[in-house]
Amino acid sequence: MRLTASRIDISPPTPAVSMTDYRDAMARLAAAVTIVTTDGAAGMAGFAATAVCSVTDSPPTLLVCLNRSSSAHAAVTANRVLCVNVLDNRHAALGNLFGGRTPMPERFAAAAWHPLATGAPALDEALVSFDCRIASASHVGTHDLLICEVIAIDGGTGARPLLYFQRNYHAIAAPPPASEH
Ligand SMILES: NC(=O)C1=CN([C@@H]2O[C@H](COP(=O)(O)OP(=O)(O)OC[C@H]3O[C@@H](n4cnc5c(N)ncnc54)[C@H](O)[C@@H]3O)[C@@H](O)[C@H]2O)C=CC1
Ligand SMILES: Cc1cc2nc3c(=O)[nH]c(=O)nc-3n(C[C@H](O)[C@H](O)[C@H](O)COP(=O)(O)O)c2cc1C
Repeated sequence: MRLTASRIDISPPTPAVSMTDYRDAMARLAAAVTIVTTDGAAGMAGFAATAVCSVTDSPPTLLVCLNRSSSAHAAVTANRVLCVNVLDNRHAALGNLFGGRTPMPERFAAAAWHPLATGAPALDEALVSFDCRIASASHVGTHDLLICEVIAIDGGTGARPLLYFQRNYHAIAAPPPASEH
C-alpha cells in the first residue's frame, strides 16, 4: 500500500524572506551529510541528505525531509523503508554522486553496501547506519517530512564526520585522545 501524506499548509501568500536569502542563511548552518537509501518492490534509490534529525528516543525516531521532485521520491515512499547512512570524511565524492543528476546504478556502483533488516542498502563504511520503516509522512511546501521508526542500527566505529557548510564539504578530524592527567 502506498504511503499517503497529510498536508500542513504553512506558506503565507507573500513570503517575508526570499528563497535566495533563506538559502544563503541555511548555507551557514553546518550539517552532517547522509545518504538515504531504499530498496524493495519499487526499486533501489538513494539521495544525499542534510535535512535529517532525531525526533525522539521512545520509540527511536528520525525525521528525513525529502523533496518531492527528487528522482528517489517515488521509490522511497512506495517502499516505505529507508536507511540513513552517516558519511565520514572520505565520502565527499559519494555525497556528490548521490546529490543528483547521476543514474541510480552509477551511484550505488561507487561504494560497497549490505542490506539490513528492511532490505535498504547500508553503506559498508558509514559512520553509522539507521535502518528505518517510514511510519508517516506530511507535505510541507516542496518536501515530504518522513517520520521514520528506527528498527536496526549498524556500524558506529568511525570518528571523522563529513560536514556540509557554505556549499562545500569539510572534513572533521578525529578528536585528540583524552589526556592522562
Ligand atoms: N534540504 C534540502 O532539500 C537540500 C537540498 N539541497 C540541494 O542541493 C543543491 C545545492 O545546495 P547548496 O550547494 O547547499 O546551495 P543552495 O544555495 O541551493 O542551498 C543552500 C542551503 O539551503 C538549503 N536548501 C537548499 N535547497 C533547499 C530546498 N529545496 N529546501 C530546503 N532547503 C534547501 C540547504 O540547507 C542548503 O545547504 C540545492 O539547490 C538543492 O537542490 C542541498 C541541501 C539541502
Ligand atoms: C549536501 C547535500 C544535501 C542534500 N540534502 C537534501 C535533503 O536533505 N533533502 C532532499 O530532498 N534533497 C537533498 N539534497 C538533494 C538531493 O540529494 C538530490 O540532489 C535531489 O533529490 C535531486 O536528485 P535527482 O537528480 O536524483 O532528482 C541534498 C544535496 C546535497 C548535495
